[in-house]
Amino acid sequence: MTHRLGSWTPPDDAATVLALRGVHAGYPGAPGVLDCVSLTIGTGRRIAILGANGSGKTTLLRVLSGAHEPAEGAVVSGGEVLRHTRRGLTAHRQRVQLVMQDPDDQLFSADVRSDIGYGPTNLGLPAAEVSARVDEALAVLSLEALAERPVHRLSFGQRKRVAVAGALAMHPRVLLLDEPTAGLDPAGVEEMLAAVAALEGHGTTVVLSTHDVDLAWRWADEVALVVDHVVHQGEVTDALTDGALVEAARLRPPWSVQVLREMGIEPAAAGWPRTPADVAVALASSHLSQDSRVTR
Ligand SMILES: Nc1ncnc2c1ncn2[C@@H]1O[C@H](COP(=O)(O)OP(=O)(O)OP(=O)(O)O)[C@@H](O)[C@H]1O
Repeated sequence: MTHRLGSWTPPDDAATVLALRGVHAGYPGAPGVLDCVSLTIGTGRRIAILGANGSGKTTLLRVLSGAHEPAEGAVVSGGEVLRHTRRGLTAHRQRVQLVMQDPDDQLFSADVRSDIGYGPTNLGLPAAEVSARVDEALAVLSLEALAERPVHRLSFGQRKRVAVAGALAMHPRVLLLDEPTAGLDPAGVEEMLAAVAALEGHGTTVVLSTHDVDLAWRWADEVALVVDHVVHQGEVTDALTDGALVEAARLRPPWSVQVLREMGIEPAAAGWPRTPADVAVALASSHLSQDSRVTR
């Protein structure tokens, strides 16, 4: 099942870049991970997939990418139902790329440059085009200095950036990132978000999964919460301020929402502050209005 939260309405077909319709998916021994799930990804919308460990986030991303064929239901890509044939999947992977949580599931070439160029080379693109795409991906992910390094001699965070660069070099319409910030230090998280913003500048729609509600709060337009085999899709402000739903998802409200509520301020009335600076402004203006009531 899919529940729409608040006033969220799905985009129309022309604005939908990728969608799931009535998807049932699971595994032998865990058949009902996703139960009649629909999800609509609007072009250019930032969507964060949130849920507890084992709730089905990776399964959802794998279904969207074509890597996991649902038992029932459809993946709709560019207005057409995906066929899980060799031809259908090859076409789909040119539009939709999945970057897995563990970069070691994805990287296998000898060095960074050849790993990033692997996908475009497999597409049969001319060598000059492959080289241009690799250079662009190296620049977007700030990996130029590591281009000739063996992949196995990189740190975890660097390997994660190489995995994203490889997906970027495919010039996808949609990039699916499974826990892109997990295991990164704070500066690494900021670099990853800057790279994501650069991808969006190239017209790529980004969907990411995370446990980090504060990251989702400040980054996402929409949230898809996976709870008890069901997806709840809505604007991030509706989804992450719904206490019962957030608790059912085994999450907690974003830090800024908790602080404002502790101070007796409703986030909506404060303009939905997303960053520490926004929260500071909201608190300061609340103090000012209290002071003016006292002095009157
Ligand atoms: N290959 C598999 N075979 C059998 N069961 C699986 C397989 N992969 C996942 N599962 C089960 O499917 C369910 C959903 O797993 P999934 O990896 O999609 O969750 P998740 O939300 O991404 O978890 P996490 O936050 O821990 O990464 C879990 O109960 C898991 O045990």
